[in-house]
Amino acid sequence: MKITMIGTGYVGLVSGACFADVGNTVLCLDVDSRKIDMLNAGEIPIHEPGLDTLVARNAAAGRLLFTTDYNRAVAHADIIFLAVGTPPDEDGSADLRHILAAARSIGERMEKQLVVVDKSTVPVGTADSVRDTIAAELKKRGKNVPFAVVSNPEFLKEGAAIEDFMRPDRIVVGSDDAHATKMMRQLYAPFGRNHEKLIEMDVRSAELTKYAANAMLATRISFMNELANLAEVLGADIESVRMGIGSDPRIGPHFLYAGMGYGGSCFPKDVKALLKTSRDHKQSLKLLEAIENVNEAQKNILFGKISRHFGGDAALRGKTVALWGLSFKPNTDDMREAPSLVLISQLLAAGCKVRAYDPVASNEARRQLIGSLGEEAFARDVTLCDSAWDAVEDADALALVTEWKEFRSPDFERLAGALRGRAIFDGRNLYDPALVMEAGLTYHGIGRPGHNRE
Ligand SMILES: NC(=O)c1ccc[n+]([C@@H]2O[C@H](COP(=O)([O-])OP(=O)(O)OC[C@H]3O[C@@H](n4cnc5c(N)ncnc54)[C@H](O)[C@@H]3O)[C@@H](O)[C@H]2O)c1
Ligand SMILES: O=c1ccn([C@@H]2O[C@H](COP(=O)(O)OP(=O)(O)O[C@H]3O[C@H](CO)[C@@H](O)[C@H](O)[C@H]3O)[C@@H](O)[C@H]2O)c(=O)[nH]1
Repeated sequence: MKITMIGTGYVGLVSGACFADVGNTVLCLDVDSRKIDMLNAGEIPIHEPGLDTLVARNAAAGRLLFTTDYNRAVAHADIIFLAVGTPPDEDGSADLRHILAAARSIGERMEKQLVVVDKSTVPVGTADSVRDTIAAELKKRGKNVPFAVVSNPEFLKEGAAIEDFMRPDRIVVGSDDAHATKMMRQLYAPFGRNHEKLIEMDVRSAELTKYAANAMLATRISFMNELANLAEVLGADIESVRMGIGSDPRIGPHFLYAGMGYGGSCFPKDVKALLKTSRDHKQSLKLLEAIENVNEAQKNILFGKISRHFGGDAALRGKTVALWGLSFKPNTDDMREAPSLVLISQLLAAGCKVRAYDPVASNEARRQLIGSLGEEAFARDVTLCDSAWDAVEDADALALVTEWKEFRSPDFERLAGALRGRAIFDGRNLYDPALVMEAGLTYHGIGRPGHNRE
């Protein structure tokens, strides 16, 4: 099939490359010419494991193409995917500016029958707005071209995006058009060869399914974070509790990890957007409100522990804290809503210096931190280091923020020698407290008391 992917970010580029890999001809369009220039020069604008080889293979075969030219992109396709960003607006609602701009760009140009597929995460009712927007443009041009708008939300996780796309748990297709549904079934057939994964439903249910999935996952995380804080005062260990409950198949082991609160480009914004939708329809979601509040509080948890360890905020002035990990999760350079940004701003406000190391996110972190702090404060207070050991040089304490593989098994004796304050703050419960303490360090985890009595 001939596919156009509008928006060539984390979702658009991965989806486009995967569709090309099974034999489709995919033209990826973005309004960001820097991204398209990079891709045309064989460079990948984001870090996603395996994406470079996948893109290179399909670009070389002529199945994966990149453009900024909407005329070419609309003329190319039988199916056009919308994979543009839907960032949060000031009131928490999903900002549909990019979606509707893309819909207008299609309506301004389409000459032949098309299926328009919304892959971006959008509030219920957006497919109707996309349909109306395209129809209005066609009307302006005096054209009568048949088209359908389908909802096909994406469930991939960053850092495992290709695997998730190639071997999906499910493919949700919301459609009220038989021709469009048939094309979607054909397009996705290679991704569900062993058993049927496509779940067909109406458009509104598909749009809501995406928010429901993210809200449920966010619920599990906030539940565990809140329980971790209780475990800590009760003298229980949340890691034992996690294993104890996760082995029940009705609960399952995934998404039960206590930590520094969920971040990233999806959970925070999608929870906010669903809450806004519920408020707009006077159907409040009290549970989800609590989930968001718990998450906001959890982002402060590590700073609170660091402050208490050193004797209060005032005692932090002049201290240096090393951070291992900056990205919101491992295997990505994505810094959107990363808990590291909250911790850094709290440490700097208390008069600390920060030395941070991340295997891939340093450039993106530098860009964001300069944006929020300004060049001068960034240069004065933050050092982005070339290695994990460089970061702990001259530091008083270490905060483990992102559970990258290379941080899993450090030499704790060496850390004990390097850290003046001899303390590790483990924001991901990555370490065995006994091993850390054997090396003469104080261990502070999330919901792991007994190991962190000062
Ligand atoms: N990142 C994820 O893991 C993930 C997973 C599932 C769903 N989603 C959803 O998918 C959507 C895209 O997310 P993302 O992380 O890929 O975003 P992104 O910011 O990485 O990419 C979006 C791209 O769209 C481009 N764009 C904006 N307006 C455009 C226009 N009018 N025409 C063409 N291109 C335009 C931007 O330049 C950008 O490159 C969002 O709705 C998000 O919630 C994201
Ligand atoms: O047990 C857990 C699991 C995750 N997290 C945190 O939750 C956030 C999100 O993690 P994850 O879900 O792995 O990453 P995303 O790439 O944001 O993927 C989520 O958001 C995407 C965008 O909507 C969806 O497509 C995916 O299905 C959904 O998992 C991160 O800050 C994690 O550290 C925890 O704190 N504890």
